[in-house]
Amino acid sequence: MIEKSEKTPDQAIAELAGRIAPVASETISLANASGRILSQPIHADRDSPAADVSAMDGYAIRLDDLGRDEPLPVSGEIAPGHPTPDVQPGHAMRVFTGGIVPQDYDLVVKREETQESPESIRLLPATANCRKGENIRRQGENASQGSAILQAGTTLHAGAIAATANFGASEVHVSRVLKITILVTGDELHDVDAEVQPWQLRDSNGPTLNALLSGKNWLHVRCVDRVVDNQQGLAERLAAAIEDSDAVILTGGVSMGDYDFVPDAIGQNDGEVIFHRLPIRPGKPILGAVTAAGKPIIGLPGNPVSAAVGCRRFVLPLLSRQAGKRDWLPPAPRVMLDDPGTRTLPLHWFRLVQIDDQGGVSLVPSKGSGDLVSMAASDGFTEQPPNSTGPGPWPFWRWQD
Ligand SMILES: Nc1nc2c(c(=O)[nH]1)N[C@H]1C(S)=C(S)[C@@H](COP(=O)(O)OP(=O)(O)OC[C@H]3O[C@@H](n4cnc5c(N)ncnc54)[C@H](O)[C@@H]3O)O[C@H]1N2
Ligand code: MOO
Repeated sequence: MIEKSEKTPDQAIAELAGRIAPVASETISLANASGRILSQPIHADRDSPAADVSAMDGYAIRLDDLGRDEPLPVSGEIAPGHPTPDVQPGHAMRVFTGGIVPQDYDLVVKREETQESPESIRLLPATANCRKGENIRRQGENASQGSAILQAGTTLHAGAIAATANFGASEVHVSRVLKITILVTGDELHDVDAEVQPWQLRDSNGPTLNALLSGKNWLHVRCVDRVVDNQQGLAERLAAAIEDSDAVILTGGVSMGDYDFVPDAIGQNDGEVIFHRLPIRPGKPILGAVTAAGKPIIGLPGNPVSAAVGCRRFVLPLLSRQAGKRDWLPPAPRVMLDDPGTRTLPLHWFRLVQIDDQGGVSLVPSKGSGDLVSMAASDGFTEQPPNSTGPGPWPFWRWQD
């Protein structure tokens, strides 16, 4: 009998992560780069802003003209997208948000704090507290030319895309999209639309894992296949999956039963087992392996809650790491449980919880790792270390961010 490893979840993840080969990179258009992971940093090609610019629609003036009662003549305007006209001493200049403020001016007053005439303005009392530099965004205050804006490993979210576009990177170097195969094993499994007998089951793990891995542009689930409990058939299907994918995720067949063929199928494919059985509940029989080429193969237990927890807690960070993400295992936010009870376990304990609209976190009553009805009512799970009690704070893993 194989003894369970005493590795913590993080130790098991780190050990397997250290054996995984990151995918290669490719160059793509920024227009197609949303959600992809940078493999090279982005640098500022010029200062941001590129010049002193106005933060408001208004008038550029000199400090000496503040507090002046008589009208201030306006010599011209700085229209967006046009170079600045010549500056005239003793005059204000109309300026629009984002327009360049020439060096001769000290500040910008908002137009609603002036009384405007076609050729001149009067400063209203609201401008009395204005200071030098008021409403001017200084050249380079966001970043100076040549500085690093985004590090390799950053996911190109909307904010990162904004900076990348601003600094002229119309093409970006990103990690190639990870190709994943999901294999669900078990003779009992049938399609979701099947008429099932009491000894049969509709496959829910395939759709669950597919959902947990969906919405990520750096990852593509190329197929979710069912495989029957047959040693040779499973080994062959796994060989093909390893061949045409970067990672293979299996569910079921990883425990002690006579029909649990996953460990042997991984062995037949020269997979090296890094961990098998961890001191966790649910999901204890989880198996993490790696091929000689550095592709992960993760065998998740078949019970629906075990498969989902294992995917969220183990598979997602490992795939993030393989895809080149910098923060591939960010610490989970911590939450306090409303009513934790007094029970303890000598295991790392993942407990289904729901969050109410006040932010309160409560345990979802559950019959165990087969109870997918309780999982349906949960927002994620907390994680508490062996023999711990109390409300926390415990790390909280939300099903989907
Ligand atoms: N003698 C022992 N028996 C078991 C142990 C043990 O330590 N000693 N561990 C138990 C634990 S804990 C778990 S978890 C399960 C995991 O076993 P397997 O990974 O081998 O999973 P299966 O036996 O194939 O399936 C378990 C359960 O889940 C249902 N299942 C499987 N696949 C799906 C799917 N795609 N969709 C929905 N439901 C699925 C399956 O029908 C079973 O009911 O082992 C315990 N046994
Ligand atoms: O560890 Mo199993 O996942 O409890 O049923």
